[in-house]
Amino acid sequence: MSELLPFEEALDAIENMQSVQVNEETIELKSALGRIVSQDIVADAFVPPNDNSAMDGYALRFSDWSPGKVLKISQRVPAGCAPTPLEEGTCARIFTGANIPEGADTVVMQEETKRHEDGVSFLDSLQAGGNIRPKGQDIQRGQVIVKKGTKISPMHIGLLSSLGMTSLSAFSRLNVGILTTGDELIAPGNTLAEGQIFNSNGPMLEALVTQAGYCVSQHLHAKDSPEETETAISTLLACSDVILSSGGVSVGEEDHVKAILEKMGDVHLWKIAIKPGKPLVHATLGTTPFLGLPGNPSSTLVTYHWFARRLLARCAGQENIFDLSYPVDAGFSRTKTIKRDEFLRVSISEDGLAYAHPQQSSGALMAACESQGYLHIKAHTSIEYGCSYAFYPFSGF
Ligand SMILES: Nc1nc2c(c(=O)[nH]1)N[C@H]1C(S)=C(S)[C@@H](COP(=O)(O)OP(=O)(O)OC[C@H]3O[C@@H](n4cnc5c(N)ncnc54)[C@H](O)[C@@H]3O)O[C@H]1N2
Ligand code: MOO
Repeated sequence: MSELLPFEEALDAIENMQSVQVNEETIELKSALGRIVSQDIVADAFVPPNDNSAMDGYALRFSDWSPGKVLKISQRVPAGCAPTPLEEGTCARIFTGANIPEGADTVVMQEETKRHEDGVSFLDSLQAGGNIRPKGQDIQRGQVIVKKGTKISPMHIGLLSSLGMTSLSAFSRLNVGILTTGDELIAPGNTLAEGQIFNSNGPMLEALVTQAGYCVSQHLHAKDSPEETETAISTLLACSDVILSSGGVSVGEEDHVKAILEKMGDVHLWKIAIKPGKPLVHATLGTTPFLGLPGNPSSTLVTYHWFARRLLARCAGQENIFDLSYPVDAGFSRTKTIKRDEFLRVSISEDGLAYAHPQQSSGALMAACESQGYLHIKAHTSIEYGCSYAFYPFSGF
Protein backbone atom coordinates (compact mmCIF):
# COMPACT_ATOMS: atom_id res chain seq x y z
CA MET A 1 0.00 0.00 0.00
CA SER A 2 2.96 2.31 0.59
CA GLU A 3 3.15 3.19 -3.12
CA LEU A 4 -0.33 4.75 -3.11
CA LEU A 5 -0.27 8.50 -3.63
CA PRO A 6 -2.18 10.40 -0.91
CA PHE A 7 -5.53 11.76 -2.12
CA GLU A 8 -4.77 15.47 -1.72
CA GLU A 9 -1.40 15.14 -3.44
CA ALA A 10 -2.98 13.38 -6.40
CA LEU A 11 -5.66 16.06 -6.60
CA ASP A 12 -3.08 18.86 -6.64
CA ALA A 13 -0.84 17.05 -9.10
CA ILE A 14 -3.60 16.43 -11.63
CA GLU A 15 -5.14 19.87 -11.31
CA ASN A 16 -1.91 21.85 -11.41
CA MET A 17 -0.54 20.04 -14.41
CA GLN A 18 -3.42 20.97 -16.65
CA SER A 19 -3.75 24.03 -18.83
CA VAL A 20 -6.58 25.19 -21.05
CA GLN A 21 -6.95 22.92 -24.06
CA VAL A 22 -9.45 24.92 -26.11
CA ASN A 23 -9.73 28.13 -28.15
CA GLU A 24 -12.08 31.03 -27.52
CA GLU A 25 -15.05 32.20 -29.55
CA THR A 26 -17.90 34.70 -29.42
CA ILE A 27 -21.19 33.11 -28.43
CA GLU A 28 -24.76 34.30 -27.99
CA LEU A 29 -25.71 34.99 -24.39
CA LYS A 30 -28.97 33.08 -24.76
CA SER A 31 -27.04 29.88 -25.44
CA ALA A 32 -24.24 30.55 -22.95
CA LEU A 33 -25.55 28.45 -20.06
CA GLY A 34 -22.73 26.28 -18.72
CA ARG A 35 -20.10 27.92 -20.97
CA ILE A 36 -16.88 29.33 -19.53
CA VAL A 37 -16.06 33.00 -19.90
CA SER A 38 -12.69 33.55 -21.60
CA GLN A 39 -12.19 37.26 -20.77
CA ASP A 40 -13.19 39.40 -17.78
CA ILE A 41 -16.54 41.07 -18.53
CA VAL A 42 -16.48 44.77 -17.60
CA ALA A 43 -19.76 46.69 -17.22
CA ASP A 44 -20.15 49.51 -19.75
CA ALA A 45 -23.13 51.04 -17.92
CA PHE A 46 -24.83 51.42 -14.55
CA VAL A 47 -27.61 49.08 -13.41
CA PRO A 48 -30.09 50.47 -12.63
CA PRO A 49 -29.30 53.31 -15.03
CA ASN A 50 -31.11 55.91 -12.84
CA ASP A 51 -32.37 56.41 -9.30
CA ASN A 52 -35.79 54.74 -9.24
CA SER A 53 -38.64 53.98 -6.92
CA ALA A 54 -38.70 50.76 -4.88
CA MET A 55 -42.43 51.16 -4.14
CA ASP A 56 -45.76 52.25 -5.53
CA GLY A 57 -46.37 55.57 -3.74
CA TYR A 58 -45.37 59.22 -3.85
CA ALA A 59 -42.06 60.96 -4.48
CA LEU A 60 -41.33 64.23 -2.68
CA ARG A 61 -38.62 66.52 -1.40
CA PHE A 62 -38.07 65.54 2.22
CA SER A 63 -37.75 69.22 3.12
CA ASP A 64 -41.34 69.82 1.86
CA TRP A 65 -42.77 67.37 4.35
CA SER A 66 -44.16 68.00 7.79
CA PRO A 67 -46.66 65.79 9.71
CA GLY A 68 -50.19 66.20 8.32
CA LYS A 69 -49.17 68.63 5.57
CA VAL A 70 -50.99 68.01 2.27
CA LEU A 71 -48.87 68.12 -0.91
CA LYS A 72 -50.49 68.58 -4.30
CA ILE A 73 -49.79 65.81 -6.87
CA SER A 74 -48.06 67.60 -9.75
CA GLN A 75 -47.25 64.62 -12.02
CA ARG A 76 -47.79 60.91 -12.50
CA VAL A 77 -44.67 58.75 -13.16
CA PRO A 78 -45.25 55.16 -14.27
CA ALA A 79 -42.23 52.91 -14.89
CA GLY A 80 -40.83 53.46 -18.37
CA CYS A 81 -41.54 57.18 -18.72
CA ALA A 82 -39.26 60.19 -18.30
CA PRO A 83 -40.40 62.42 -15.39
CA THR A 84 -40.12 66.23 -15.37
CA PRO A 85 -38.36 68.03 -12.49
CA LEU A 86 -40.55 68.06 -9.38
CA GLU A 87 -42.31 71.39 -8.72
CA GLU A 88 -41.44 72.92 -5.33
CA GLY A 89 -43.93 72.01 -2.58
CA THR A 90 -45.60 69.19 -4.55
CA CYS A 91 -45.24 65.43 -4.82
CA ALA A 92 -45.36 62.98 -7.74
CA ARG A 93 -47.52 59.87 -7.95
CA ILE A 94 -44.89 57.20 -8.67
CA PHE A 95 -44.77 53.45 -9.32
CA THR A 96 -42.22 50.73 -8.64
CA GLY A 97 -39.29 50.95 -11.07
CA ALA A 98 -40.11 54.49 -12.28
CA ASN A 99 -37.32 57.05 -12.44
CA ILE A 100 -37.25 59.55 -9.60
CA PRO A 101 -38.07 63.09 -10.80
CA GLU A 102 -35.19 65.54 -10.43
CA GLY A 103 -35.54 67.32 -7.08
CA ALA A 104 -37.35 64.48 -5.29
CA ASP A 105 -35.28 62.64 -2.70
CA THR A 106 -37.77 60.42 -0.86
CA VAL A 107 -40.51 57.95 -1.79
CA VAL A 108 -43.34 57.05 0.58
CA MET A 109 -45.24 53.82 -0.06
CA GLN A 110 -48.94 54.44 -0.69
CA GLU A 111 -50.02 52.42 2.39
CA GLU A 112 -48.28 55.08 4.52
CA THR A 113 -50.12 58.03 2.95
CA LYS A 114 -53.58 59.56 3.12
CA ARG A 115 -55.41 60.83 0.04
CA HIS A 116 -57.19 64.20 0.26
CA GLU A 117 -59.27 66.03 -2.34
CA ASP A 118 -56.37 68.37 -3.04
CA GLY A 119 -53.41 66.03 -2.58
CA VAL A 120 -51.68 63.62 -0.20
CA SER A 121 -50.44 63.77 3.38
CA PHE A 122 -47.84 61.50 4.91
CA LEU A 123 -47.09 59.66 8.16
CA ASP A 124 -45.92 61.53 11.20
CA SER A 125 -42.46 60.08 10.83
CA LEU A 126 -40.74 59.85 7.47
CA GLN A 127 -37.34 58.52 6.54
CA ALA A 128 -35.37 60.89 4.32
CA GLY A 129 -34.18 59.13 1.17
CA GLY A 130 -36.49 56.15 1.80
CA ASN A 131 -37.54 53.71 -0.91
CA ILE A 132 -35.14 54.97 -3.56
CA ARG A 133 -32.95 52.45 -5.40
CA PRO A 134 -29.89 54.46 -6.40
CA LYS A 135 -28.35 54.45 -9.87
CA GLY A 136 -25.71 51.70 -10.00
CA GLN A 137 -27.06 49.91 -6.93
CA ASP A 138 -26.52 46.55 -8.67
CA ILE A 139 -23.70 47.27 -11.14
CA GLN A 140 -21.27 50.18 -11.43
CA ARG A 141 -19.88 51.15 -14.82
CA GLY A 142 -16.28 49.87 -15.13
CA GLN A 143 -16.82 47.08 -12.63
CA VAL A 144 -15.65 43.53 -13.51
CA ILE A 145 -18.92 41.67 -13.20
CA VAL A 146 -17.95 38.22 -14.46
CA LYS A 147 -14.37 37.01 -14.18
CA LYS A 148 -12.50 35.01 -16.78
CA GLY A 149 -12.89 31.32 -16.01
CA THR A 150 -16.42 31.62 -14.63
CA LYS A 151 -19.00 29.05 -15.66
CA ILE A 152 -22.14 30.83 -16.81
CA SER A 153 -25.19 30.16 -14.62
CA PRO A 154 -28.78 31.28 -15.18
CA MET A 155 -28.03 34.12 -12.73
CA HIS A 156 -25.13 35.32 -14.89
CA ILE A 157 -27.42 35.28 -17.93
CA GLY A 158 -29.83 37.50 -16.01
CA LEU A 159 -27.05 39.82 -14.83
CA LEU A 160 -25.51 40.23 -18.29
CA SER A 161 -28.94 40.75 -19.82
CA SER A 162 -29.53 43.57 -17.33
CA LEU A 163 -26.66 45.36 -19.10
CA GLY A 164 -28.28 44.75 -22.47
CA MET A 165 -25.61 42.25 -23.54
CA THR A 166 -26.41 39.62 -26.16
CA SER A 167 -23.03 37.97 -26.70
CA LEU A 168 -19.80 37.22 -24.87
CA SER A 169 -16.37 35.62 -25.31
CA ALA A 170 -16.22 32.04 -24.14
CA PHE A 171 -13.87 29.12 -24.38
CA SER A 172 -14.84 26.62 -27.07
CA ARG A 173 -16.64 23.59 -25.76
CA LEU A 174 -14.29 20.88 -24.58
CA ASN A 175 -14.39 17.68 -26.66
CA VAL A 176 -14.08 14.67 -24.42
CA GLY A 177 -13.28 11.24 -25.84
CA ILE A 178 -14.56 8.25 -23.88
CA LEU A 179 -13.03 4.80 -24.00
CA THR A 180 -14.54 1.83 -22.23
CA THR A 181 -12.62 -1.44 -22.04
CA GLY A 182 -13.43 -5.04 -21.25
CA ASP A 183 -14.16 -8.32 -23.08
CA GLU A 184 -17.17 -8.96 -20.84
CA LEU A 185 -19.01 -5.78 -21.81
CA ILE A 186 -21.70 -5.35 -24.40
CA ALA A 187 -23.78 -2.31 -25.18
CA PRO A 188 -27.24 -2.04 -23.61
CA GLY A 189 -29.92 -3.12 -26.07
CA ASN A 190 -28.20 -6.42 -26.90
CA THR A 191 -28.78 -9.84 -25.33
CA LEU A 192 -26.30 -10.97 -22.69
CA ALA A 193 -24.37 -14.18 -23.32
CA GLU A 194 -22.94 -16.05 -20.35
CA GLY A 195 -20.18 -14.09 -18.66
CA GLN A 196 -21.22 -10.80 -20.22
CA ILE A 197 -22.53 -7.68 -18.53
CA PHE A 198 -23.83 -4.45 -19.96
CA ASN A 199 -21.53 -1.49 -20.40
CA SER A 200 -22.94 0.93 -17.84
CA ASN A 201 -19.88 3.13 -17.30
CA GLY A 202 -19.91 4.34 -20.90
CA PRO A 203 -23.41 5.80 -20.78
CA MET A 204 -22.78 7.13 -17.26
CA LEU A 205 -19.59 8.91 -18.34
CA GLU A 206 -21.35 10.34 -21.39
CA ALA A 207 -24.05 11.68 -19.08
CA LEU A 208 -21.52 13.13 -16.62
CA VAL A 209 -19.59 14.86 -19.40
CA THR A 210 -22.81 16.20 -20.94
CA GLN A 211 -24.09 17.37 -17.54
CA ALA A 212 -20.89 19.38 -17.11
CA GLY A 213 -21.53 21.17 -20.42
CA TYR A 214 -18.91 19.47 -22.60
CA CYS A 215 -19.20 17.52 -25.86
CA VAL A 216 -18.55 13.82 -26.13
CA SER A 217 -16.33 13.66 -29.22
CA GLN A 218 -16.66 9.88 -29.49
CA HIS A 219 -17.31 6.90 -27.24
CA LEU A 220 -15.35 3.81 -28.26
CA HIS A 221 -15.20 0.40 -26.70
CA ALA A 222 -12.06 -1.76 -26.80
CA LYS A 223 -11.73 -5.44 -25.98
CA ASP A 224 -8.99 -6.37 -23.51
CA SER A 225 -6.21 -6.43 -26.06
CA PRO A 226 -3.25 -4.08 -26.35
CA GLU A 227 -3.85 -3.63 -30.09
CA GLU A 228 -7.53 -2.69 -29.75
CA THR A 229 -6.78 -0.41 -26.83
CA GLU A 230 -4.04 1.42 -28.76
CA THR A 231 -6.15 1.74 -31.92
CA ALA A 232 -9.09 3.13 -29.96
CA ILE A 233 -6.90 5.64 -28.11
CA SER A 234 -5.33 6.78 -31.41
CA THR A 235 -8.81 7.31 -32.89
CA LEU A 236 -9.93 9.30 -29.86
CA LEU A 237 -6.74 11.38 -29.89
CA ALA A 238 -7.61 12.66 -33.33
CA CYS A 239 -10.97 14.11 -32.24
CA SER A 240 -10.64 14.92 -28.52
CA ASP A 241 -9.19 17.61 -26.28
CA VAL A 242 -9.14 15.19 -23.33
CA ILE A 243 -9.69 11.44 -23.05
CA LEU A 244 -11.34 9.52 -20.22
CA SER A 245 -11.34 5.76 -20.03
CA SER A 246 -12.91 3.19 -17.75
CA GLY A 247 -11.42 -0.15 -16.76
CA GLY A 248 -8.19 -1.93 -17.56
CA VAL A 249 -6.03 0.10 -15.18
CA SER A 250 -5.43 -2.45 -12.44
CA VAL A 251 -2.73 -5.09 -12.24
CA GLY A 252 -4.36 -8.06 -14.04
CA GLU A 253 -3.04 -9.58 -17.24
CA GLU A 254 -6.15 -8.28 -18.99
CA ASP A 255 -5.49 -4.68 -17.93
CA HIS A 256 -3.72 -2.93 -20.81
CA VAL A 257 -4.55 0.73 -20.53
CA LYS A 258 -1.60 1.81 -18.41
CA ALA A 259 0.95 -0.11 -20.51
CA ILE A 260 -0.42 1.42 -23.70
CA LEU A 261 -0.31 4.91 -22.16
CA GLU A 262 3.34 4.33 -21.24
CA LYS A 263 4.00 3.34 -24.84
CA MET A 264 2.12 6.28 -26.35
CA GLY A 265 3.00 9.09 -23.92
CA ASP A 266 3.91 9.93 -20.33
CA VAL A 267 2.23 8.41 -17.28
CA HIS A 268 2.37 10.86 -14.39
CA LEU A 269 0.68 8.94 -11.63
CA TRP A 270 -1.00 5.62 -10.98
CA LYS A 271 -2.70 4.30 -7.85
CA ILE A 272 -4.11 6.69 -5.34
CA ALA A 273 -4.99 6.18 -1.69
CA ILE A 274 -8.74 6.46 -2.16
CA LYS A 275 -11.61 4.05 -1.80
CA PRO A 276 -13.19 3.39 -4.15
CA GLY A 277 -10.99 4.25 -7.11
CA LYS A 278 -7.47 3.17 -6.22
CA PRO A 279 -5.93 2.31 -9.62
CA LEU A 280 -6.60 5.69 -11.27
CA VAL A 281 -3.98 6.58 -13.90
CA HIS A 282 -3.11 10.05 -15.23
CA ALA A 283 -1.09 10.53 -18.42
CA THR A 284 -0.53 12.93 -21.29
CA LEU A 285 -0.30 11.80 -24.90
CA GLY A 286 1.46 14.59 -26.71
CA THR A 287 -0.50 17.51 -25.29
CA THR A 288 -3.72 15.58 -24.70
CA PRO A 289 -4.52 14.77 -21.07
CA PHE A 290 -5.73 11.24 -20.39
CA LEU A 291 -7.38 10.00 -17.21
CA GLY A 292 -7.90 6.28 -16.86
CA LEU A 293 -10.66 5.61 -14.34
CA PRO A 294 -11.01 2.22 -12.67
CA GLY A 295 -13.74 0.00 -14.12
CA ASN A 296 -15.82 -0.81 -11.05
CA PRO A 297 -18.87 1.43 -11.54
CA SER A 298 -18.64 3.21 -8.17
CA SER A 299 -14.91 3.64 -8.65
CA THR A 300 -15.62 5.21 -12.05
CA LEU A 301 -18.17 7.57 -10.50
CA VAL A 302 -16.03 8.60 -7.53
CA THR A 303 -12.89 9.15 -9.60
CA TYR A 304 -14.92 11.09 -12.18
CA HIS A 305 -16.38 13.33 -9.46
CA TRP A 306 -13.10 13.98 -7.69
CA PHE A 307 -10.51 13.89 -10.45
CA ALA A 308 -11.97 13.86 -13.97
CA ARG A 309 -14.45 16.65 -13.23
CA ARG A 310 -11.66 18.94 -12.04
CA LEU A 311 -9.31 18.00 -14.84
CA LEU A 312 -12.01 18.63 -17.45
CA ALA A 313 -12.93 21.94 -15.82
CA ARG A 314 -9.31 23.06 -15.96
CA CYS A 315 -8.93 22.00 -19.58
CA ALA A 316 -12.15 23.81 -20.44
CA GLY A 317 -10.77 27.05 -18.94
CA GLN A 318 -12.73 27.13 -15.69
CA GLU A 319 -11.08 28.75 -12.66
CA ASN A 320 -11.96 28.68 -8.98
CA ILE A 321 -13.43 25.20 -9.02
CA PHE A 322 -15.28 25.01 -5.76
CA ASP A 323 -16.69 21.92 -4.10
CA LEU A 324 -19.62 22.64 -1.82
CA SER A 325 -19.20 20.80 1.47
CA TYR A 326 -20.27 21.19 5.05
CA PRO A 327 -19.69 19.22 8.24
CA VAL A 328 -22.31 16.62 9.08
CA ASP A 329 -22.34 14.37 12.15
CA ALA A 330 -22.19 10.65 11.50
CA GLY A 331 -25.18 8.58 12.62
CA PHE A 332 -23.00 5.48 12.84
CA SER A 333 -19.61 4.32 14.09
CA ARG A 334 -16.77 2.29 12.64
CA THR A 335 -13.69 1.49 14.65
CA LYS A 336 -11.79 -0.05 11.75
CA THR A 337 -9.55 2.40 9.93
CA ILE A 338 -8.18 2.11 6.40
CA LYS A 339 -5.11 3.52 4.71
CA ARG A 340 -7.09 5.26 1.98
CA ASP A 341 -9.33 8.36 2.00
CA GLU A 342 -12.82 6.98 1.67
CA PHE A 343 -15.86 8.45 -0.03
CA LEU A 344 -18.87 6.80 1.56
CA ARG A 345 -22.19 7.21 -0.20
CA VAL A 346 -24.47 8.59 2.53
CA SER A 347 -27.87 10.18 3.12
CA ILE A 348 -28.77 12.83 5.65
CA SER A 349 -31.72 11.66 7.69
CA GLU A 350 -34.41 13.74 9.39
CA ASP A 351 -32.34 13.68 12.59
CA GLY A 352 -29.65 15.62 10.69
CA LEU A 353 -27.14 12.77 10.87
CA ALA A 354 -25.38 11.07 7.95
CA TYR A 355 -26.04 7.38 7.40
CA ALA A 356 -23.92 5.24 5.09
CA HIS A 357 -25.72 3.23 2.44
CA PRO A 358 -25.44 -0.44 3.46
CA GLN A 359 -23.94 -1.44 0.10
CA GLN A 360 -20.60 0.31 -0.35
CA SER A 361 -19.07 -2.20 -2.79
CA SER A 362 -17.21 -0.48 -5.62
CA GLY A 363 -19.05 -2.81 -8.01
CA ALA A 364 -22.47 -1.51 -6.94
CA LEU A 365 -24.02 1.69 -8.24
CA MET A 366 -27.35 1.60 -6.40
CA ALA A 367 -25.71 3.20 -3.35
CA ALA A 368 -24.99 6.36 -5.35
CA CYS A 369 -28.55 6.46 -6.70
CA GLU A 370 -30.04 6.04 -3.22
CA SER A 371 -27.70 8.48 -1.47
CA GLN A 372 -27.40 12.26 -1.34
CA GLY A 373 -23.66 12.69 -1.37
CA TYR A 374 -20.25 11.65 -0.13
CA LEU A 375 -18.98 11.59 3.43
CA HIS A 376 -15.22 12.05 3.22
CA ILE A 377 -13.42 9.90 5.76
CA LYS A 378 -9.73 10.67 5.75
CA ALA A 379 -7.19 7.85 5.70
CA HIS A 380 -6.43 6.28 9.11
CA THR A 381 -9.59 7.81 10.62
CA SER A 382 -12.24 5.85 12.49
CA ILE A 383 -15.87 6.97 12.39
CA GLU A 384 -17.47 8.00 15.64
CA TYR A 385 -21.19 8.47 16.14
CA GLY A 386 -21.93 12.19 16.57
CA CYS A 387 -18.57 13.36 15.23
CA SER A 388 -18.60 15.54 12.12
CA TYR A 389 -17.07 14.74 8.74
CA ALA A 390 -17.10 16.68 5.48
CA PHE A 391 -20.27 16.01 3.49
CA TYR A 392 -20.27 16.76 -0.25
CA PRO A 393 -23.79 16.73 -1.74
CA PHE A 394 -24.04 15.19 -5.22
CA SER A 395 -25.98 18.30 -6.22
CA GLY A 396 -22.76 20.30 -5.78
CA PHE A 397 -20.94 18.27 -8.41
N1 LIG B 1 -4.86 -8.12 -7.64
C1 LIG B 1 -5.51 -6.97 -7.61
N2 LIG B 1 -6.70 -6.89 -8.19
C2 LIG B 1 -7.38 -5.73 -8.16
C3 LIG B 1 -6.84 -4.63 -7.50
C4 LIG B 1 -5.56 -4.74 -6.90
O1 LIG B 1 -5.02 -3.80 -6.29
N3 LIG B 1 -4.93 -5.93 -7.01
N4 LIG B 1 -7.56 -3.49 -7.42
C5 LIG B 1 -8.99 -3.66 -7.46
C6 LIG B 1 -9.63 -2.37 -7.52
S1 LIG B 1 -9.52 -1.48 -6.09
C7 LIG B 1 -10.32 -1.94 -8.60
S2 LIG B 1 -11.16 -0.46 -8.51
C8 LIG B 1 -10.41 -2.71 -9.82
C9 LIG B 1 -10.17 -1.82 -11.03
O2 LIG B 1 -9.79 -2.56 -12.08
P1 LIG B 1 -9.76 -2.06 -13.57
O3 LIG B 1 -9.79 -0.60 -13.64
O4 LIG B 1 -8.66 -2.73 -14.23
O5 LIG B 1 -11.17 -2.50 -14.11
P2 LIG B 1 -11.60 -3.85 -14.79
O6 LIG B 1 -10.81 -4.98 -14.21
O7 LIG B 1 -11.56 -3.65 -16.22
O8 LIG B 1 -13.08 -3.91 -14.26
C10 LIG B 1 -13.38 -3.95 -12.90
C11 LIG B 1 -14.84 -4.31 -12.72
O9 LIG B 1 -15.65 -3.35 -13.29
C12 LIG B 1 -16.50 -3.88 -14.31
N5 LIG B 1 -16.56 -2.91 -15.41
C13 LIG B 1 -15.51 -2.46 -16.11
N6 LIG B 1 -15.93 -1.60 -17.05
C14 LIG B 1 -17.25 -1.51 -16.95
C15 LIG B 1 -18.24 -0.81 -17.65
N7 LIG B 1 -17.93 0.00 -18.68
N8 LIG B 1 -19.54 -0.96 -17.29
C16 LIG B 1 -19.86 -1.77 -16.24
N9 LIG B 1 -18.95 -2.46 -15.53
C17 LIG B 1 -17.67 -2.36 -15.88
C18 LIG B 1 -15.80 -5.14 -14.73
O10 LIG B 1 -16.67 -6.05 -15.32
C19 LIG B 1 -15.20 -5.62 -13.44
O11 LIG B 1 -16.16 -6.29 -12.68
O12 LIG B 1 -9.47 -3.75 -9.82
C20 LIG B 1 -9.48 -4.53 -8.61
N10 LIG B 1 -8.60 -5.64 -8.77
O1 MOO C 1 -10.50 1.20 -5.58
MO1 MOO C 1 -11.37 -0.11 -5.92
O2 MOO C 1 -12.45 1.04 -6.43
O3 MOO C 1 -11.49 -0.20 -4.11
O4 MOO C 1 -12.68 -1.14 -5.84
